[in-house]
Amino acid sequence: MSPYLGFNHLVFQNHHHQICFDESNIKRKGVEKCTEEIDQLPTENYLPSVAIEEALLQKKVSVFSSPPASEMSSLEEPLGLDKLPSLSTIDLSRRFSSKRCSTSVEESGFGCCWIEGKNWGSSNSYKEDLKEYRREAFIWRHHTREITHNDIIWETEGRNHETNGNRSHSRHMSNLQHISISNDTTPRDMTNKIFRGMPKYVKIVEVGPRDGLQNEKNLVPTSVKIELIHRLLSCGLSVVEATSFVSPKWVPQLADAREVVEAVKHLEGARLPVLTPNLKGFEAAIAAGAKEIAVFASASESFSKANINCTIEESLIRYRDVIHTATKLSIPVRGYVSCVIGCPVEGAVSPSKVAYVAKKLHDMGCSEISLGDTIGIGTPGTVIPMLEAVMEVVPIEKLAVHFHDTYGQSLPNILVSLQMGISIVDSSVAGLGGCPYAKGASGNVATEDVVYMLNGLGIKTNVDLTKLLQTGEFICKNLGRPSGSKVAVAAKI
Ligand SMILES: CC(C)(COP(=O)([O-])OP(=O)([O-])OC[C@H]1O[C@@H](n2cnc3c(N)ncnc32)[C@H](O)[C@@H]1OP(=O)([O-])[O-])[C@@H](O)C(=O)NCCC(=O)NCCSC(=O)C[C@@](C)(O)CC(=O)[O-]
Repeated sequence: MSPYLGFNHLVFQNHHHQICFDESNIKRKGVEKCTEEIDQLPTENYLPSVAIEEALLQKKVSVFSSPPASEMSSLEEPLGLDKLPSLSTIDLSRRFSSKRCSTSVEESGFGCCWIEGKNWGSSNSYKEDLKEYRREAFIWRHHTREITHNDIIWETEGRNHETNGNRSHSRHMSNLQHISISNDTTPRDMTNKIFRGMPKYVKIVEVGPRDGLQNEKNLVPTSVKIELIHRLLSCGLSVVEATSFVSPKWVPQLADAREVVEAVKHLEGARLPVLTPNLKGFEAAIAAGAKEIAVFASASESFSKANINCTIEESLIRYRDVIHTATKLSIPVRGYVSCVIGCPVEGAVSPSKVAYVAKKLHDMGCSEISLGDTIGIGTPGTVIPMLEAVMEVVPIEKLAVHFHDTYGQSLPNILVSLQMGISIVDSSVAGLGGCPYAKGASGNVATEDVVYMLNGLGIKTNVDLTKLLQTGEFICKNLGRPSGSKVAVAAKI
């Protein structure tokens, strides 16, 4: 039996609670010694909220074991294109679900690797595991909070109940609350903890006219695109991504980029960036009157080839030229990294690859880096380590998150991003969107839903939700389909 790793913690569990050792604690005690001691303990005893040392001394905890190869974390397996299209495929949803971690100790002896498919105990020694973990893991305490060795994770009492004599499946990481065992356990303290680090203002980057419309089956009239941009700006959105100067053979839906930019370039106070995949696109954008651009690289080699017909390194060379030219003209450049959680071809993408591309774009001079979960498979469990990795190399205030809502995880993903200190969120009115070169990708998170959540959290956006809902209605009417925004649907009822 061996413990499993979650965050920068090692988790132990009995029927009632899970407790968690932080790295320094494990190092001090030695994992083998902990495991040995814990292995001999009775598992049925009630474990009160005590310090880890006390728990060990009281001998009231048991240990999760490692999963067999057949039960490896989703993140260790490639996804494969063939498995993506059907979003109802249960197998696929399980692959990206933390339920994989839920099997009880007695039933199967399974445990799980929660982050990056890391599996403590699977390699030859603890030291090796720790070394490997340190290499891959990025600890967010540098940025947002201090995790002391008094911090533990445990499950809320009563949640982990027994049903008909069977252990409930609720004792996996998603049911855990991260609570300090110090004095701050009152509701108010917990509330403060949840809100700590959240921004007071979030800049929404509306990507509907570009990301939203690039994947439409039918060509949207240029006049509708222009009207959409006008309406979005009148809602109070400060940044509206207008279009892309890409090859019309690749994305025919945006072949009218020049006309769109020429029609909106004089709008007061508006920031209207456009996508440019190369110098040719950049020059066309500037000639049309664009004042801001975005370049888009990928953290996945296969997606890079599918989307822009070159390797990651080739794209970075191209972008270096584009960014260099833009900087000379004082044109701000936003950098996208796509497939930050997974790729439609390669499956899971490691946070270190995302961090690598994000850093390159930042070092080249991008003023903002948007991290795109292009196919929308992320959950907070995968988004957090990805953000940790990127935050190690790019200042947090320059990071934006860009979620597609394929599995309905965008809002929780945005919430954890805010908790980690991100204050720029991309979204698309009415949840329009999807990438033509990412099979299975659905629309972006709806701007209406993001604004609604942020309003509820008391975070300012300067966006008028009523006008936004009307704008969503306008575009949906023109596209002849219902809104992808839950708020828009609810507001109509
Ligand atoms: C990058 C290329 C152009 C390479 O495409 P290529 O075929 O390798 O390019 P090429 O240099 O061999 O040129 C082929 C033809 O395209 C023309 N061309 C070349 N460049 C341009 C240009 N800028 N504008 C207009 N035309 C262009 C060029 O002139 C030539 O025309 P031809 O001689 O055959 O008539 C192509 O692959 C392309 O346009 N790809 C864009 C695909 C795209 O827009 N995908 C969606 C972006 S969404 C995304 O990436 C994700 C994101 C950002 O939303 C974040 C997320 O959701 O995660």
